[in-house]
Amino acid sequence: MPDMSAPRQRPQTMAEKILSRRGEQAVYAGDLAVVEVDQVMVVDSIAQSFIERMERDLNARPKYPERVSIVIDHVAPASTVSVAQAQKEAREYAAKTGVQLFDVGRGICHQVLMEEGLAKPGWIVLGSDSHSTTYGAVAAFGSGMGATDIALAAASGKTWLRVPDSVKVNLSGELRPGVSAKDVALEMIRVLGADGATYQSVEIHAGDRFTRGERMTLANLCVEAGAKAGLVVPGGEILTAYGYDVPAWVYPDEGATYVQEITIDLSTLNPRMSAPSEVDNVHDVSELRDSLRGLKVDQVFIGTCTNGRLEDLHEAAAVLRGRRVAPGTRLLVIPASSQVMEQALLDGTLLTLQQAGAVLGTPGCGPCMGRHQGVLAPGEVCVSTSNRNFIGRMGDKDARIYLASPAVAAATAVKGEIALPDDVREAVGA
Ligand SMILES: CC(C)[C@H](C(=O)O)[C@@H](O)C(=O)O
Ligand code: SF4
Repeated sequence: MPDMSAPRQRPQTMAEKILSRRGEQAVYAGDLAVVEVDQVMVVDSIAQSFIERMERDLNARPKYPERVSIVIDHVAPASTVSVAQAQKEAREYAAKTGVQLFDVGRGICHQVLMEEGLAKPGWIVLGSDSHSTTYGAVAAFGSGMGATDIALAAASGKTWLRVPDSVKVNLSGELRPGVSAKDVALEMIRVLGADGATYQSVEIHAGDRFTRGERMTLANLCVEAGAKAGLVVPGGEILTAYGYDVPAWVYPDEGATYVQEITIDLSTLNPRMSAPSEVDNVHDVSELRDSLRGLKVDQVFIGTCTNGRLEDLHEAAAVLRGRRVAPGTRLLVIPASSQVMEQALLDGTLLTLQQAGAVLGTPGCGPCMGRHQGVLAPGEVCVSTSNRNFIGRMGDKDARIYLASPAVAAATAVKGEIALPDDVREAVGA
């Protein structure tokens, strides 16, 4: 029998902190927590089942419509009549219930919620999408759930979950030029392993390094280690500079309990690439470039909730400026949101990319999960800035996907083979 009289005030991890604050009592890893949910997000692909659960199974309306968002992003604009029908139903449901709707072209759910201020430090944000860990970039407990749990949260304003164990990820040293947050994220997944943090909260101690967008890249990839949440501890004035109010209680306590702890020395990191067909199959780009010399890259995709932000497009444009995409290679660039697109239009980035031969697409998920806009044929090779390279992810099961940073993707587009930005600069004698 546990000693129920013992005081339970122990140092807490960030996940324990947030789940305690939004519940009725202090909770620790392993406890069952019933918590208030600050935002519930539903994506187009799941909207039909969500609506069915709400109306048929629960016979309920959203308790707080302003805390529910539907985003039409995964297959946008619609690709088939049945997709169009599902999206029509989602629009009608939003009009009827008053939940917020972000329609075709507004962008990828996670980017949109962040831009709309629908994820804040200390909040609990549930999404019907596995990459909802992304909200951890701003110290929100973001987590993906299925249609049933999402519907229950929308109907009741609450959810219940087992408080996850936490893994502590320490980042030390400084990145060398040309190495990005994506490389850190891929390295983190390699070290943790594809299921190395299953149902755990990955708590990333990054100090005051990294922009909000870079923190999104780090938190986004956490789910590729199986994580329930990915929380980047706010350091220095990083989040306040973006206008967030960071409550003091959100920080993890000294002496909190972690089930694993890893340290990544950023100063030794090279540009990294995940080879087919698991995200944790991570190598140096230079190693893959050398061993795969002559391998034609058919498609390069720059975009997604991992790397489709303005800073990512800037990284790509810096490599592509004044250069051309290699003959026989397609370069698809899809901004993560309408705001990103607008800024990239205004500052000339999209012109640079277009002049280099890029094909620009509607803000949204694009071909990330192989539903439209860039599906791969058998035998084709793609280098993508996304987060998943599983068999069949972007189309045919015999297509191969390599994951990398926007700069490496851009250099690869110029070369038509896996390349580093320096290879491209040398090639034209720049
Ligand atoms: C469609 C959606 C449910 C899915 C997810 O959960 O992640 C998709 O976004 C993905 O990246 O595979
Ligand atoms: S961009 Fe890709 S990973 Fe992100 S939500 Fe869309 S399909 Fe999922």
